[in-house]
Amino acid sequence: MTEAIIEITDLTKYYSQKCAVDHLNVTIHRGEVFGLLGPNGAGKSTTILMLLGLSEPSEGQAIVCGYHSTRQPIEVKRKVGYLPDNIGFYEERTGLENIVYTALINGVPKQEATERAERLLKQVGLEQAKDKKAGHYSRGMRQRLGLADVLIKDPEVIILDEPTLGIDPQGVQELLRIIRYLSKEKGITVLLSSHQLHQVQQICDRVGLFVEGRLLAEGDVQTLARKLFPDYKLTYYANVSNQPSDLIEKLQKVDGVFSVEEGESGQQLIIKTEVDLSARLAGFIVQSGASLHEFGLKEYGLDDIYHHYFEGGVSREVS
Ligand SMILES: Nc1ncnc2c1ncn2[C@@H]1O[C@H](COP(=O)(O)OP(=O)(O)OP(=O)(O)O)[C@@H](O)[C@H]1O
Repeated sequence: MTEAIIEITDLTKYYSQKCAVDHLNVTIHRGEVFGLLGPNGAGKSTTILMLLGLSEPSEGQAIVCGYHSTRQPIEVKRKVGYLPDNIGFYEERTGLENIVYTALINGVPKQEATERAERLLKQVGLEQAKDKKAGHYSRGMRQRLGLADVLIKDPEVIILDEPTLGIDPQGVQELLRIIRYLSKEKGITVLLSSHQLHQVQQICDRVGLFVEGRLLAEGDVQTLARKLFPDYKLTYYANVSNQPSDLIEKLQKVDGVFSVEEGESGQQLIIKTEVDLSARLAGFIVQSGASLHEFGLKEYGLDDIYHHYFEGGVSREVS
């Protein structure tokens, strides 16, 4: 196991009677991308503020890069780069000028500041736009400029609050690629909060599902899926058309089939089985006279996991 970089123990925050974060326990390791997921008001921002030493816990503690976030907030700030969901820049200054300015106020000598800023802007894909005013940047470009702004301080940890919000799909892919690169190639630990489950799933090594101040489950997506959907071993999807009306009924009678459901579109069948029946099921569907357009094994993703937890507003605990 790699080195623990963020160690959160029984972290708790009350606002008057309201418990915003309830005995949170998580350890995040060097170079890991950890996604903090949860609905509005779950306590994500409060947790981030406590990690940064900007809000005092009611109970418990957070150790970041070996420093106690409440007692040693300045040391923590030196190690952590924080990118809020809407970062402010000097709009009339160019991207490069903004980053050089951040470098200078962090004590980097002028010559080095410019060199490092240029290098970072290249790394985040803003080389062509570095001389453009920040006020003219798109939201995706601003987020990448924000990353450069955070990286100029050479942090060990980056905390990102909803980094992909409001960015077009191509911009999202670019940003995620950079975040992944920073974690895997540079060994930077990344903690990000997000609602964009599909995106988060692409880059997070582990996720924590957070609701009403409590961490309901954490782990990598596959492990969580196995914990949540343990009743059957395999789930297939079959995209069909022109199927006979009794196809579902007949499939349900096939030996080893656990259940058959119709997907939302009515064009997809979801078939759960106890053993590998792929060839048999595909053959059965074709022989029934239905047109089979696609057949495969369904991988459960973060969206499924999230829905499982939050559908109907009921949250469940997983051991
Ligand atoms: N300064 C404050 N004073 C009182 N209550 C607060 C304060 N900040 C947050 N809260 C409450 O604490 C709870 C957690 O809020 P928090 O902002 O941490 O959630 P969040 O998961 O970040 O939500 P969002 O995704 O909407 O930002 C909410 O019920 C919120 O109303």
